[in-house]
Order: sequence, then structure tokens, then C-alpha cells
Amino acid sequence: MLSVEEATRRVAATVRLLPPEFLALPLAAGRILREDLRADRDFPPFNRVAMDGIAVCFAAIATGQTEFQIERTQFAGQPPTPQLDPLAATEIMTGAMLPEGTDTVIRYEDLLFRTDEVTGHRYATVVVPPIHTGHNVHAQAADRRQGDLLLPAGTYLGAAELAVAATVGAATVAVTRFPRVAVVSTGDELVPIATRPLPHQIRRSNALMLQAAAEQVGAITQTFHFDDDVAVLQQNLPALLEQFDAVILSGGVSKGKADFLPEVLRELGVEQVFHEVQQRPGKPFWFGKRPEGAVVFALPGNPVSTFVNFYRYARPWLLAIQQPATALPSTGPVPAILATDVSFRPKLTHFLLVRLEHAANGQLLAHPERAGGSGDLASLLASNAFLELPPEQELFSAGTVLPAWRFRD
Ligand SMILES: Nc1nc2c(c(=O)[nH]1)N[C@H]1C(S)=C(S)[C@@H](COP(=O)(O)OP(=O)(O)OC[C@H]3O[C@@H](n4cnc5c(N)ncnc54)[C@H](O)[C@@H]3O)O[C@H]1N2
Ligand code: MOO
Repeated sequence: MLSVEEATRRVAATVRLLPPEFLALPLAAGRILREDLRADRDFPPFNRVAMDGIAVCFAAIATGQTEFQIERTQFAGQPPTPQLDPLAATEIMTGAMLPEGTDTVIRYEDLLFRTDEVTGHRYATVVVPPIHTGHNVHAQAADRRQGDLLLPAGTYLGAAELAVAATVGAATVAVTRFPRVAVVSTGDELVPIATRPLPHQIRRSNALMLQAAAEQVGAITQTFHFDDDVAVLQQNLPALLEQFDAVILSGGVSKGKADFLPEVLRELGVEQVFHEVQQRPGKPFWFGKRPEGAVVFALPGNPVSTFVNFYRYARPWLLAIQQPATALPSTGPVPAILATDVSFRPKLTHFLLVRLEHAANGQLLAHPERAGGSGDLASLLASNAFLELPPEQELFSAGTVLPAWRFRD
């Protein structure tokens, strides 16, 4: 049977980057950039006044001058007027362009003002002199130069990135289009959420779970439910395989008499990449791909199995098709320390539900959660991650460092 490592490798081998689409920048929040954005001007684009006060020529300060006549006042957003008298000052506001003939700004807090009653001229006396030329001036190109690469293709557009894109005038940007995902539950025992189930029935919960989890990584989803009926599956699956980037199914993949999916999918031209992985939960996991078109994750139907296998295989795949591999964030596991001894006999990779907690010393501790197996849907509520215990070991003592897949913060 296929190891988890090999299954992971084969799933990753089907990753194809989705094509870009063009969006107005305000609509691009949370999307992956697909073009390089460079500085169209220097950062800052001019010598920017950084404090409200007066602009002077530092040479005057250096010679011991302490009183300056105010020539004029300049606000941010006004084109600057050169200051012709090197011994005078321009009253100036934060964000204004430093006028020619000045090189230093002294803030109001370091000045005293007086007005000459006869001439009406205003004067500023320097109480705390600036230490160096350029004081309180954010010099042109101090941060970045025109042409510098600021946001490489593959960047996630969060708040800071959007602001940088706005400042370089990227009114329209190329971003990865959303993955389109069909979520399909199968099973005759499953009834709609609002229905009162008969004693032998249960409500459909897997489809909603998969839909929510897929949408959290940017997918546009549509959900479907099909009964365990070969004709129904044969009739309905082909359209989904045409229209979606991925079809994620739950149920109908193990050895039961109504587990038709692997056969039907193969008949419909989906190449089986693997069936059954050396893992628990999720041994019956079936994965396939169409030569041109959808990838199929047919996840085992037990709810914890569906959930864990989505987070272990489908979620990283959905993230990878949205961005160049070089820019992948850490979609993988984080190292965590097992808090108590655990034993697991079968020669299977074991995905163990745990609650991750930061200890006082900052270490990430993994507390195993009481769980009744892959049918125990409610066990997902108390946990926030699962550990990946390798198959070749039976006893894992407290203190062992293991990969932890987080599904909740
Ligand atoms: N003879 C064997 N039997 C089973 C094996 C095996 O290897 N040999 N594997 C077991 C394992 S492991 C799992 S997991 C299940 C998975 O089987 P299927 O993928 O075929 O899933 P179903 O039989 O359709 O359903 C299993 C279980 O989950 C419930 N379920 C299914 N879909 C939903 C849904 N959308 N919402 C809520 N609950 C759902 C379903 O009612 C069943 O109780 O097979 C074992 N059997
Ligand atoms: O996938 Mo199964 O959960 O091992 O019961």
C-alpha cells in the first residue's frame, strides 16, 4: 500500500498553477499577485517634510544664527516656492515638499515665535537647534528607488501589500483566479440538514464541512449530493469533471457493496493515481486526475477521515494551484512536542487529533484529545490540529517532536 509520503508526492505532482485574471485593485484583497510590481517613483518621491515647523538652511544654524524671519507658509499638497534668502525660514507642514534653498526642518516644539509689532513680520527663535543637516526631512529615495521590485509575482495581497500597490499606481492587477471546486457527498442514508432523519438516516454534514474548509483557502464551491446509484453517478459526474478544477467527494470509496465511486470514476476517464494509503484515518482515500481537467479527491466518508484528509492533502493542493511554488507560505505542518505518551500498533501513519498549546516557555505542546475514531465528528471540536505519527514506530513518548497540521488557530 502507498505510504503517506508517496501519496503526498503524487498529489503534488498534479499541481498546475491556475491562470491569472485582471482585477481593479480594491477587489484584489486576499488574492495572489501574478505580476511584478515595481516602484514607479522614488520612495519617498521628493524630500518630504517629516515634522510641522520651519524649514531652514542648516548652514545658518552652523554659523550660530538662532532667529529666522518667516518668509512664507507652505502646506502639504502645494508646489514648493524656492526660498531665496538663506538666512530666512519657510513655515512648513508635514507632508510638504521641502523647498529649494532649505535642507533642514525644526519642529514647532523646539521654537518660539514672535511678531514684530511695527513691521508685522514673524520671527522664530530656535530653542533646541537641529543636530545635523537634513534633520526631520524624509529624503527622496531614502526607502526605495524608482524601478525597485516591491511586490514580486506570488505575493499575497494583504493590507500592507495593497497599500504599496496603490502607491505605485497599480489600478488594475493580475491575480490568480479562484479555484472552482465541486463538493459532492454520496450515500443513501444522508438527508438534507433541515430534514428530520428517520432512525436509520443521518444528516449530511461532510459536504458543508468541505465547502467551508475549501472556501477558507479561496475556492468558489458548489455542493452536490448523489445517491449510491451507478446510473446517477455516471449521469452527473461528467459535467462536474468538465467544469471544475477539483471535485472533492466524500463517501463511497471503501469496500462496501454500494461503494461505486472508484469504478465509476475510472469508467468516466479519470485516471486513478492511487487508491488506499497506509494511514488512519483515511485508508480508502482514492485520488485521480483527468488528462485535461479536474483532479478528484474521493475522501473516505467517516467525518473525521474526510476532514483530516482534506487538511492533509486537498488544502495544500488548493493553495499550491493558486500561487507560484516559490511563494508558497508555510502550508505544511509545524513541529510540536507530544505532551503525553501515545502508543499506536498498526503499521499505518496515524493522524492523531490534538490540542496545540503554547507552554510558558513558548514551546508548542500537543495534548492528545479523547476521540472515538473516525466516526466521532464531535471530537473535532476540542482539537485544533492533528499530529502525524510515522508508521514504523509503535510507542511515542512524551517529549517527542512530531509534525502537527493545524486546522484552527
Ligand atoms: N470491509 C471494509 N470496510 C471498511 C473499510 C475497509 O477497509 N474494509 N474501511 C473503513 C474506513 S477506514 C472508512 S473511513 C469507511 C469509509 O468508507 P466510504 O468512504 O465508503 O464511506 P461510506 O461508507 O459512504 O460512509 C462512512 C460513514 O461516514 C458517514 N458519512 C458518509 N458521508 C457523509 C456525509 N456527507 N455526512 C455525514 N456523514 C457521512 C456514513 O454515513 C458512514 O457512517 O469505510 C470503512 N469500511
Ligand atoms: O478512513 Mo477510516 O476513518 O480509517 O475509518
